[in-house]
Amino acid sequence: MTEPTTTLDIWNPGWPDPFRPTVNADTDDEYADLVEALREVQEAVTRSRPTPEVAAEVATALRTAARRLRTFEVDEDTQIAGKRWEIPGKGHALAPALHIDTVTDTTVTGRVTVGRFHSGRYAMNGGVTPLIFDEILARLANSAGRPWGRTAYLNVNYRAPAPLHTELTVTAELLGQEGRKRFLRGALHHGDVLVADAEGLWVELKPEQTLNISKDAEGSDR
Ligand SMILES: CCCCC/C=C\C/C=C\C/C=C\C/C=C\CCCC(=O)SCCNC(=O)CCNC(=O)[C@H](O)C(C)(C)COP(=O)(O)OP(=O)(O)OC[C@H]1O[C@@H](n2cnc3c(N)ncnc32)[C@H](O)[C@@H]1OP(=O)(O)O
Repeated sequence: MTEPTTTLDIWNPGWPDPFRPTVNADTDDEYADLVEALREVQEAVTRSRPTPEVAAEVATALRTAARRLRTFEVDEDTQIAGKRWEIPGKGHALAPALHIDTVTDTTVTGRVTVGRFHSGRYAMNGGVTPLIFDEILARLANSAGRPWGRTAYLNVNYRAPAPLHTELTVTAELLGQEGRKRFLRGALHHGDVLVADAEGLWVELKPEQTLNISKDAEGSDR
């Protein structure tokens, strides 16, 4: 097996601030472009109804790409996907590309636009809304020097269908802290229309939980 040509020290046990760049963009811009291409494939596959011949041809091409990438496989602490905090979607093709606009110690605002890949039929799929809230609320919960915490609950209310191909605004607020508990609220708007809101609890990890954070699910990606 070919070793990866680049080793990225982006998994910091002290936890980086999730609104600050953690990776040298010089070495990783091509990876960001790869993920962007994967998003284009996801959208194109979703939107298409190819002939059997074309479906088979594209499946072969995609499997060839997967085989090529597998020769560069690294462990989860070393992977780039999901850790490119500074780029929308964090370098992870499933997550909707969230653009962060403003950040304070207790608030965040951002924008997100989803396409048909994330559609539940002419509107955003109900499973995607929590992905968006989890991303923005978790990042806020774990920023501004706060020790790392995990989501204990995330309650989402769906107030109106969220349109596709339309910019939505996302806001997040840290409501307060009680000991290890951090209470947060999020809202998703289309213009003046409240599309969804959420309340979540993040619980600060105990030292032994922090030590095991990247290892306690060992083997779960297999
Ligand atoms: C699909 C797209 C993905 C895109 C992104 C992809 C990749 C990202 C990749 C990399 C990201 C990079 C870095 C991120 C790294 C790590 C972040 C990981 C964070 C997560 O990915 S997170 C995932 C979902 N999350 C969990 O996997 C949590 C499972 N769970 C637990 O780990 C425990 O459950 C825990 C720790 C939450 C609490 O456990 P514990 O033992 O420490 O807490 P304890 O019992 O002491 O409770 C203390 C006080 O919290 C209250 N409390 C607790 N739970 C409550 C509840 N549910 N409701 C109401 N109150 C609750 C108690 O009542 C008590 O309150 P009081 O003190 O007042 O009595």
